Amino acid sequence: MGLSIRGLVKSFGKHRVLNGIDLDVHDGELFVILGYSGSGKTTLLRCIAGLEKVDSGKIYIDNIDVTNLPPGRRSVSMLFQNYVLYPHKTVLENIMMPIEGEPDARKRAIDMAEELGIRDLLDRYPSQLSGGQQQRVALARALVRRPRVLLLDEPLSNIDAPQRISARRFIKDLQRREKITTIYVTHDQIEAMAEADRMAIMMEGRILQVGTPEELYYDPANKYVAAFVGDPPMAIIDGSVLGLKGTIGVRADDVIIGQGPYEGVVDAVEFIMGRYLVHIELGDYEVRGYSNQRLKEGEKVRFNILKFKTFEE
Ligand SMILES: Nc1ncnc2c1ncn2[C@@H]1O[C@H](COP(=O)(O)OP(=O)(O)OP(=O)(O)O)[C@@H](O)[C@H]1O
Repeated sequence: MGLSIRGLVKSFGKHRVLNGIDLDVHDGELFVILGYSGSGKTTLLRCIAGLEKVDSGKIYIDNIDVTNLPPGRRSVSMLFQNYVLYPHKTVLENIMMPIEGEPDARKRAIDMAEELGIRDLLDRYPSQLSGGQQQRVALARALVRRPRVLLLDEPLSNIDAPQRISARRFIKDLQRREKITTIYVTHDQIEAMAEADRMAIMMEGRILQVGTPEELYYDPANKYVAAFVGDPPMAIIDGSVLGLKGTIGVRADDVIIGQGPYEGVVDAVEFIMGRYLVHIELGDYEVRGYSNQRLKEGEKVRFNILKFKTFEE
């Protein structure tokens, strides 16, 4: 049950955008795909929704092969990155659009609005709503058909930073309540980690690792995931600069600055939320660690590394 993807390949002309994607999203799960811009996230969602024809591979929803079904027969709803509400229609009319003409359309739309806490906005027009309210209307419209799978493409991109935390919570709570299998795409890792039951890292049309946010953060499968996950991500260095073997990944939180067996030069210092992130130069590499004091750029500093991860080449 849920969603399964096997060997999905999609090219635009000569440009292969999806390079053989295998993915299993469990029934009722909130699954996040995190990747840089251009990694193919939106294209993957569009393939699942049936808006792009795949070159090869299969897509199954609840064990049914939907690869060649038209969008309307897949029970998938997609909330686009720049979702558009119809400006000349009221909130109620916007929500009703996907079920126009169906039995009880009005009642179903009102029930959905009730569930999303926007019942008192039904007679307003989109221009009379805040960004967060517009997002809820778009979500109501996406859910009013009660799809099996909900696809969210950067759903917070239209929302101002101060409202993001509550909007994030809102989506997670709604998803939990509805237990709807959801794929949520973002390039923002704080958002990804906050929302995900499990998540995948996508790069250049490939899935590099799937796991819980904790697994990806503490145990990245390779140096590419390690160099991407975390803010800042692990510093990836050739261990020999510290007398260690192999390629190693070091998290800033695991570096103690001021004492220890290693020495480097302070390359840069950034004030970040109450402490200083110190970039320590080690020849061609750098490690990063936190300090309570503003160290001087160019000064030598001793440090220790409490733990690190070794990667195969
Ligand atoms: N219809 C199209 N025709 C040609 N190339 C396309 C088309 N749609 C997407 N691409 C290309 O495919 C690649 C992946 O795009 P996609 O939008 O899937 O990435 P993304 O990870 O969602 O990025 P973003 O976060 O910027 O939306 C990009 O290089 C893009 O230019």
